[in-house]
Amino acid sequence: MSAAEVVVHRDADLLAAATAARLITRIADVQAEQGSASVVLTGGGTGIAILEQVRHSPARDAIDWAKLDLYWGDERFLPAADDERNEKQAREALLDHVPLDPARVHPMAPADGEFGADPDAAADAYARLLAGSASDGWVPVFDITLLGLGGEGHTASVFPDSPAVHERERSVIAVRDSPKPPPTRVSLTLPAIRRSAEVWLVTGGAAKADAVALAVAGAPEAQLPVAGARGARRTLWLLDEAAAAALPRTRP
Ligand SMILES: O=C1O[C@H](COP(=O)(O)O)[C@@H](O)[C@H](O)[C@H]1O
Repeated sequence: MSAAEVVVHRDADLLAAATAARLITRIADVQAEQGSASVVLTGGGTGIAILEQVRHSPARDAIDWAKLDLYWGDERFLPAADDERNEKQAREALLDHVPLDPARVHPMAPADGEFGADPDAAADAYARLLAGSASDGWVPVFDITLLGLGGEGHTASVFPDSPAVHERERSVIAVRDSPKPPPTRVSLTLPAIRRSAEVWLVTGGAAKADAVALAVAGAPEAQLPVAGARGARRTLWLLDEAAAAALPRTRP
């Protein structure tokens, strides 16, 4: 697994704009190298702000949108039309505004979808979908996985000291009793996240500072799940100054 790299931007707006620029460039590079690219999207304030910045970027069509596979790291298990759905927010921020191939956009099922109100069935279906595009029959090697985090150390919907953080076999799990609303969610597991070539952990704000510093220092993932989110080739922390405030200073 890769060692953590940290890049700090002045504030939340610059963090979102710079990450959008980085994302466009990396996707274009991967497409030039291998024809297509895969990205795992995150919800949350920073994750959606990045997508809005991509939408407004004059460089956005450096991406070949028809050759991009999109997945989600987690989803709030709510009806499809609920404004809190990560998928709905991502579509409004970017996905509805670019010429994606709909067959390559892979949302997690909503609570009023084909699996009804059964999050385990939705999680199992997503695991099957991932397995179907994986060279190892389990999880694809995602080119870039975007993740946010909570101040208590959750990432995707893997919360501290929850059953999800101890999952080693399944790639996707249902989460009940999430401490952050809504209580029912579907999430990639940490071993599935670690199939990614690159994991980008993107967050801003002072409320995240302690979790960031502990994770970068290598805290145990059972207590701080975000510490277990690492890419096989690269683990990149993209922060604003407030979120980086508790990191040890290495520069004058
Ligand atoms: O609920 C969620 O929250 C986290 C972090 O969100 P933020 O607004 O504090 O940045 C996000 O990573 C996750 O995808 C989402 O479901």
